[in-house]
Amino acid sequence: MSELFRNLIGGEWVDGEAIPNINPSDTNDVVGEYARASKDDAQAAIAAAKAAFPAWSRSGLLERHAVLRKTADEITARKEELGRLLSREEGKTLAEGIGETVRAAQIFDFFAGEALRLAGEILPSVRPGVSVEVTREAVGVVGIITPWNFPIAIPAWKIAPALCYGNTVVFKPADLVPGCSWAIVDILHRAGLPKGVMNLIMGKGSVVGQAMLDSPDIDAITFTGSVATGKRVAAASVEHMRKFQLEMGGKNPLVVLDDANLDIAVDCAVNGAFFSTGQRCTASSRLIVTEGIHDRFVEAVTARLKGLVVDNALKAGTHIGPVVDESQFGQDEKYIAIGREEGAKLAFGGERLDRETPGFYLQPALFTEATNQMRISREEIFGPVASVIRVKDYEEALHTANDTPFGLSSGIVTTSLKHATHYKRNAQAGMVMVNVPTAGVDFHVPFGGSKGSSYGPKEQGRYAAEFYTTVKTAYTAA
Ligand SMILES: NC(=O)C1=CN([C@@H]2O[C@H](COP(=O)(O)OP(=O)(O)OC[C@H]3O[C@@H](n4cnc5c(N)ncnc54)[C@H](OP(=O)(O)O)[C@@H]3O)[C@@H](O)[C@H]2O)C=CC1
Ligand SMILES: O=C(O)CCC(=O)C(=O)O
Repeated sequence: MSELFRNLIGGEWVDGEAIPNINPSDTNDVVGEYARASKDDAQAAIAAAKAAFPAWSRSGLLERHAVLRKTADEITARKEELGRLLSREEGKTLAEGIGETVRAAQIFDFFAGEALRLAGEILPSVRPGVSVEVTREAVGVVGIITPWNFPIAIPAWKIAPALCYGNTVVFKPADLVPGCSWAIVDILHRAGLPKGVMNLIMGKGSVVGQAMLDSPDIDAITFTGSVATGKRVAAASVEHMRKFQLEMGGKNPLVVLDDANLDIAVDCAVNGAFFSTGQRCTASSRLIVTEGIHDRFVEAVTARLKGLVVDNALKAGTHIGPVVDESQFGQDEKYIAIGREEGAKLAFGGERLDRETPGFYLQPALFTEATNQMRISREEIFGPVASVIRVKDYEEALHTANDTPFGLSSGIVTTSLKHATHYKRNAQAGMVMVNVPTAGVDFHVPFGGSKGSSYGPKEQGRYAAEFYTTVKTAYTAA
């Protein structure tokens, strides 16, 4: 019998119903059997995290630093193996899997450093003889709920700051991709975290995720995933008067102006829209192109797409791996059909592909003649599907880019300093990209959106402290 990867509750590995983790590049390949946690397990994990909080929140900074540092070092040392596991369970290419693993290590490394840089402020009071101290304290038990599309980086950028600032954690990864989450929790556990500080409950959102939302003992929840689930997290958090942070969808525009360098425009569009199989909340799903470059741009993007290899994520030479599962594949196909019905022209792709191994292979789909009012331009598809929207000039491009309920990432390709500067100031998004793809962000600076994409403080970098700590102001009369 194969090894069962178990849940970690109060420092003990706990059994559960064995669920196979299936490789989307080869559905005959079982990555491993993972124990599915129950509602009772979720409650036990929350209780363990609550019991561990007083000691961990007062733990020495060197202890926190050492655990985060060791975790970064082990992830780095095992980057090929973990990157392979990531690609095998999620379907992004091996290069992308290893790249994401390195990013996870960099995040742990960054927060290992932050643990030694915790600081407060001492200010004079307006009252003579009184001084004021402003300090940050851990929030308490942090619930972490993650999606399937970044199986190691998103858990890393939530777990590392949570532990760094002295919180204890109950972590529920997406049911589809438990492998990398199990691996990093195992590393953290062996790195010396006290019992109950880090708890892993793999399982269904509707069971263990819901148990987390319903618990009065979780003090803060950080969530990345769909808008629908994000709204549930928000409603439940308001009910319990707890802190929450949401990272949800995007319908990210990439504007291409007449004066753009065509090669850069094509690189940004193809990378941003189709790499990682388009399964990124930062993906450029709307390519907004001015008239003078439109036809050359469409021709060049189509030519580039023809040369891309869609195949098994682990195979050398693959540019685009499979869609994550049958259900997501169905969603992509549904939107391709909707785009055609709405009158957009499918200029390339959109076909299911057969490969040597049975998997969910989709030829990247490029629509042209799309309008910004079509459903394919307004709703998140979350697959390798992008639409080209033709516009007259920069002003119409900016207006179209901002005409969306979302506001995560917004890009422009231009050689005009005037337009680049104007766009940075006027794009309604949390992240603006000039001559770089809308997707693929640094690990040490704030990440997050505006409008319907995000709620609460930004993630990553030093700004993460806003969510994972609470500020205390103390007055002392001498
Ligand atoms: N912004 C982003 O990065 C992402 C956006 N999406 C969007 O969402 C769509 C659907 O993907 P999906 O994975 O189903 O997204 P979900 O929002 O359902 O999943 C995200 C996380 O929330 C959990 N969850 C689900 N229901 C609940 C609940 N009632 N209470 C607490 N947690 C819950 C999931 O658990 P589990 O999966 O284990 O059931 C998963 O861990 C995609 O097609 C895409 O459009 C998806 C992933 C990432
Ligand atoms: O583009 C990136 O690097 C991050 C994207 C992301 O976090 C997401 O898709 O959920």
